[in-house]
Amino acid sequence: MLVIFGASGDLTARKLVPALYNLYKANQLPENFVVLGVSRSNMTDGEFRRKVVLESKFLEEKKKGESLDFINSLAEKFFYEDLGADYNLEYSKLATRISDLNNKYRTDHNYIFYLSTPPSLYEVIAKNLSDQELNNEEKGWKRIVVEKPFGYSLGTAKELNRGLQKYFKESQIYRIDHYLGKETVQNLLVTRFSNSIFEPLWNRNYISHIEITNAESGGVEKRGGYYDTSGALRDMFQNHLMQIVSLIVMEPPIDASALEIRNEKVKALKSLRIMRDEETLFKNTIRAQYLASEIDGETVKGYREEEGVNPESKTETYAAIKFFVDNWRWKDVPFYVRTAKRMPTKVTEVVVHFKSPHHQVFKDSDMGNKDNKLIIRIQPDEGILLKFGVKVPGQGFKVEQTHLDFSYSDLGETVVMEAYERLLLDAMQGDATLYARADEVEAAWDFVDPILDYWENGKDVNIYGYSAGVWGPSNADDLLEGDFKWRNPTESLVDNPGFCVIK
Ligand SMILES: NC(=O)C1=CN([C@@H]2O[C@H](COP(=O)(O)OP(=O)(O)OC[C@H]3O[C@@H](n4cnc5c(N)ncnc54)[C@H](OP(=O)(O)O)[C@@H]3O)[C@@H](O)[C@H]2O)C=CC1
Ligand SMILES: O=C1O[C@H](COP(=O)(O)O)[C@@H](O)[C@H](O)[C@H]1O
Repeated sequence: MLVIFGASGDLTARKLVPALYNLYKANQLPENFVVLGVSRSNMTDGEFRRKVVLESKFLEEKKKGESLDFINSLAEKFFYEDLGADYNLEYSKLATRISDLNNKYRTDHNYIFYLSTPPSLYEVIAKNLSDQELNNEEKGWKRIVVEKPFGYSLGTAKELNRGLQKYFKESQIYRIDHYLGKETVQNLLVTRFSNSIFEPLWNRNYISHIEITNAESGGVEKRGGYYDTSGALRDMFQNHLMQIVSLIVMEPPIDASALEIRNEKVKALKSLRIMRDEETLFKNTIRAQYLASEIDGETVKGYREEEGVNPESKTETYAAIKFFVDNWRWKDVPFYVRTAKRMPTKVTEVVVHFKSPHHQVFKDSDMGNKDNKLIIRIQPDEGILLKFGVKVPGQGFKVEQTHLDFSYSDLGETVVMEAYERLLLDAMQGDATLYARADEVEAAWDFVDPILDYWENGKDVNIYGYSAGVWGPSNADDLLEGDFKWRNPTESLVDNPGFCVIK
């Protein structure tokens, strides 16, 4: 049984129920599977079914061409219970409802509690479940899934971990990071550790630097209130991008078990060089905010004009960080990671830049910025591309770049699961490999916390402006070493006018 707390909310409607719909359609849900939605709103089972399944605008497209019997058969698996005003009451009523559904649908006392509420409620809910012995695994397994943000800082993340661990064992806690559910993120592991051609080169001897770009063309949409208390570093970098970094940095695990993979990821995160003094933080971090702009003839609001955002906000919608990894493999290799909203396009990619050959044989050939690159496209156009030099036909030895590539679209009919489908299925099967462990989350916060502290409390820390629709402030180039430039995954829609400091 899947018990969703916060079942009247946006995430349930937009992500969880569509994922369950797809799993049901693909016959991946157990016969006895049921969902119990829980929140403060007063609703009957029928009203809940109508809201999240039958009349859901998020399922509209998927349901096209589907028989009504099929849709009803899914809706009948959904039930609802309200929990009173502050999620702190009526848990005995909830326990009785869970027990009744368990008896009726023979769910073997196997329960997932999915917390899709504000994080301030996580510990309260865990405690109440424990008071009702709903964490007890004597009969059936009990798992608790928690959504991001996992903490607001290192201190609050630790508090949250300790709070949950008072009532559930670590092995019962599943911290979701939807980037880990993405096929292409998992493929980072497979590309590295199932090929003998990449891993021998995956180190400081052959790699000059690593570049990661996570760009969104959208702004903060309707989440201005939340985003203004968060910013790009907390919203994307601390979790999703640190997960990607850990998969690039980690050593080969002994096997593909949750234990071994997560052990290596923690080690990787712990080896990131933490930046503590203001001079280092000044040189290696850039934050910025999007400004009003015109894109394709349409006026786009600046961040400070967005609903729910403080008109004097200093929250960053762009973050670029340069850092190093202090271990044998990565010594002196710079990592450049940027994430932002209101970029020219939506794209997430990792670029592994290889060093130039140490002796240039073809001296007359202008190799310029043509060193070997491995580009791992996480989204969209998911795939991998390897750039290398070939001889231009004709006299002499002129070298040009060409590439070998793989695109997931080449797989034709093969269905690539959405992140939430994969993660829900893994939680049901008790596989925590793609969920973040407590020490992983804390190690990521260890690295991010001093940057946030510097941005929020440092002396005279600038926040730059960039026009919505460009690749961020031009002074993000100041982070870069040598003649390297940020890779431009597409052409800009508008010219970047440079940057300005926002007061
Ligand atoms: N939406 C998204 O795209 C994403 C969301 N998340 C995370 O998922 C969780 C849920 O997000 P989302 O669905 O967007 O949130 P919503 O604000 O839409 O609501 C979540 C639920 O929590 C309940 N709720 C809201 N405020 C309170 C409160 N003060 N006290 C008690 N209950 C409350 C609401 O129920 P009711 O009012 O009926 O009681 C609602 O069912 C959050 O932790 C969020 O950070 C993570 C990634 C993406
Ligand atoms: O967690 C979040 O992720 C989305 C981006 O997710 P993607 O799968 O579309 O890349 C981001 O828009 C949101 O601000 C953040 O909270």
